[in-house]
Amino acid sequence: MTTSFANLTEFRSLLRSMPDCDGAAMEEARAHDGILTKPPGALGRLEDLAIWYRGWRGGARAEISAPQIIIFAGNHGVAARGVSAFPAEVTAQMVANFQHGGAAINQIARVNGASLDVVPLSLEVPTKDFTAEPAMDEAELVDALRAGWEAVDADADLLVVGEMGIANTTSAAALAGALLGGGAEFWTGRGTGVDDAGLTLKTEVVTEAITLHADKGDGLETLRRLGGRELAGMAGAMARARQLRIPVILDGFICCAAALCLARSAPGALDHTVAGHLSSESGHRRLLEALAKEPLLQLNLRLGEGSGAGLAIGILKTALACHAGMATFAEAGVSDA
Ligand SMILES: O=C(O)c1ccc[n+]([C@@H]2O[C@H](COP(=O)([O-])O)[C@@H](O)[C@H]2O)c1
Ligand SMILES: Cc1cc2nc[nH]c2cc1C
Repeated sequence: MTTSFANLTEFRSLLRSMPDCDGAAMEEARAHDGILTKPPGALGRLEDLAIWYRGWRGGARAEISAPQIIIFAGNHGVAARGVSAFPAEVTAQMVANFQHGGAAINQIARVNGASLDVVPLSLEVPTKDFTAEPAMDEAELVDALRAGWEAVDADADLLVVGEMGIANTTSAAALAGALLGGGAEFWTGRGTGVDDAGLTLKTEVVTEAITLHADKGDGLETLRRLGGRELAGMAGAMARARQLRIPVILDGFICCAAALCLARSAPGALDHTVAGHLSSESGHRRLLEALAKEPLLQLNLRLGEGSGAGLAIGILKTALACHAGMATFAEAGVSDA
């Protein structure tokens, strides 16, 4: 199996040759679900999740025992336009906090039995301000995609990708606007909590970015122009997970914008992913609709760092535990319908 790529052409061709889920394994899982001690369908989406997961991991009835969370961090030139409620140095400060165990995601990872890797991406070199020029050159994009690709643990059986990057909701809004249309107002939200004047300024910045970079290429070219290193890292990790047949839980608005770039470069590229939650960032609902993903949780989170997806690990673990561990009607001596 190809384990990496040297340039964007090679990455694009890897995206086009990804494995699909195993239809026979899904059918076997569906049949097993049908004889478990519950009325048919009574476990709702847990049943669909277990069947979908088995389609990616194969036919055995193993549980989820090795979930991995990876947080990618990047800095954005557009932060200098004053689009965030927080200063850019918070990105590196929060990376240190993740490394010392002090962030929300450290607790979410621990409670849900997940490993946590933190991948800071050239924090001392912010991407270019994309209202003036493309955020990254091709080499920078490929380096960040590759960092994501290489961060995935081949032994993981579930992956959460999260991010940290002051100003990255501006990047995500610009990506969504450039790839999906609808205008800056449709996609721009308050991020870390800008006030009304901040929201007006941020919307203007997103308009400038969309005007300069929309309709200039596919999802990956748009990622190069309007993304950031942490978004590219997430995209690279999602692609590697697909190659390894590791199911992925998507996080909030920024994670889904990175996912959108992959989907726009390779149809079906998100088939191995499920939406962990609906963020309270205003554009996230629309972005999930565009991706045709139904979120598992809605807890009014707007934190990022993989938090909503990390919480959803518990739902997937439970779905697989029920699928693997429940008795059948015959085993339990329960009369079926
Ligand atoms: O995941 C989300 O939906 C989400 C929504 C709002 C903010 N964030 C986090 O806040 C940061 C970006 O917010 P901002 O205002 O600096 O663009 C970044 O570190 C994200 O992880 C994340
Ligand atoms: C403190 C803080 C923590 C975060 N975690 C993810 N994004 C963040 C943004 C801020 C500002």
